[in-house]
Amino acid sequence: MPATSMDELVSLCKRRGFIFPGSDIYGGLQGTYDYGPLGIELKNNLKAAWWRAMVYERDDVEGLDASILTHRLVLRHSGHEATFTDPMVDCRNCKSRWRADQLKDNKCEKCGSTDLTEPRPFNLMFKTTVGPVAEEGSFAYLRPETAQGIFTNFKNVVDATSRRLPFGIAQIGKAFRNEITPRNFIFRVREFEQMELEFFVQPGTDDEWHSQWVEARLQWWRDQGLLSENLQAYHQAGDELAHYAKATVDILYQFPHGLEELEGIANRTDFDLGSHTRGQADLGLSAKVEPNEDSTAKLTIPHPETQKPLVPFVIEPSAGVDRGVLAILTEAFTKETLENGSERIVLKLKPHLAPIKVAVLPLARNKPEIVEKAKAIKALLMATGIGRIFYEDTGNIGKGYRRHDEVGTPFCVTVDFDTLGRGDDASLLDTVTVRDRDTMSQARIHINELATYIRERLV
Ligand SMILES: Nc1ncnc2c1ncn2[C@@H]1O[C@H](COP(=O)(O)OP(=O)(O)OP(=O)(O)O)[C@@H](O)[C@H]1O
Repeated sequence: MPATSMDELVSLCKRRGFIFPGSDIYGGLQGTYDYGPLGIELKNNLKAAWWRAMVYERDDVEGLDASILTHRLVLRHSGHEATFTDPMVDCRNCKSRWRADQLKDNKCEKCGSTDLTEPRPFNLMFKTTVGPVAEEGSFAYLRPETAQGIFTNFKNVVDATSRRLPFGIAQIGKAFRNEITPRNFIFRVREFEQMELEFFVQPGTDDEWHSQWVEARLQWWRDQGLLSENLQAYHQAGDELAHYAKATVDILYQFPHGLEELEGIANRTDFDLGSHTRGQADLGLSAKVEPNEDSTAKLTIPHPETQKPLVPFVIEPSAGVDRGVLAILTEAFTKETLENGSERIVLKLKPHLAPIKVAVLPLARNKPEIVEKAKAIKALLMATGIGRIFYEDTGNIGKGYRRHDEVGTPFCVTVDFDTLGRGDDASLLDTVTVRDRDTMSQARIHINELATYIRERLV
């Protein structure tokens, strides 16, 4: 059974070094979290799986890494300056501030008062000063989403790669939003990462591509270990849609705090490229866009049939890395009662996501031959390139197993006297014990077969 309480996850994450509160030793900075030694591995593995599925396994997607600091005009013409807001209310009683659409029963969550101000729009973008002189006009925004960097590089990528429709540009990176009320651990934070794809298509084929991407993204999340019964595709109703979207499907996940958005997949028509292009009037745009006298680039591509310049439609699957990490931890967290009545906590992560792939444990840390052999086995497994191999020489095998269960290490390899040919059974020379995280079963494997044995089971 997955985790049902956020507290259990928060506690495991801190105890074992996955995730810590940001600026912790100075009292914390609300809405920020730091990824620790194991959290960074899990997060990197999740991002690598996304990149593999989006870029390497396809022939129609290119990658990009645009800058976080963004020119004001980009976010003016994207519409963010005017409309990237949440409705904010103040509690007149205790002076706290809330996001109006998240308040249950229109009551202050802190003091219970219903004496609240009228909601007013609060822009979520962070500004920062660029250069040595702080004056009006010398500021830039920290991007609130990675997508705009893709749109502003559309012409660069097309010119550099000669891509034709349909094709996509993928990007993983940080985004910043000054959320009014960050909450629920890493679910809603002020600094987070997104994995976004902008997939450009010929108008008329957009509905079909939209459905295909919804299916592909749901399947990808299942491939990361999320169960179908905890995932839901929610089709936004007409009055919920953003003004630029023709259709949006949210992938919801059953987080410990409720069924909430993990990823959004929107059909954004030609709104984005249409907003950023020069020469809007001649391009037959279907979206209603604000005039743009600032852009220097014509963001078109030849129509696949007529070859006339066309502003393509875009389908955008946009996923949160941090929400992905939280969903995966929720799903993997398992509490088991063993036959002897003791409790075992095990993170049943898919092996490709596990922060540590194999732990190598010498039975005794004060026996040089065993230590040497264990280190050689670590080196042998490292050479296969399967990821992080952890040399664990605390000397207590039982405790080592428990620790690795809790952090999701799929295999523990124990090196003992039998490995050296010094046990009762001489035929065990050069064999090790491989313990499986989920079944706790143990197999005796020859060192020559170890890398293959583990690699076959790490998929
Ligand atoms: N404050 C945040 N903290 C963590 N992840 C976020 C945050 N805001 C957005 N994301 C992630 O980025 C993805 C795409 O962003 P999008 O703008 O569609 O979110 P959103 O619809 O504004 O989210 P919400 O309605 O929950 O505020 C979301 O599905 C989510 O996974």
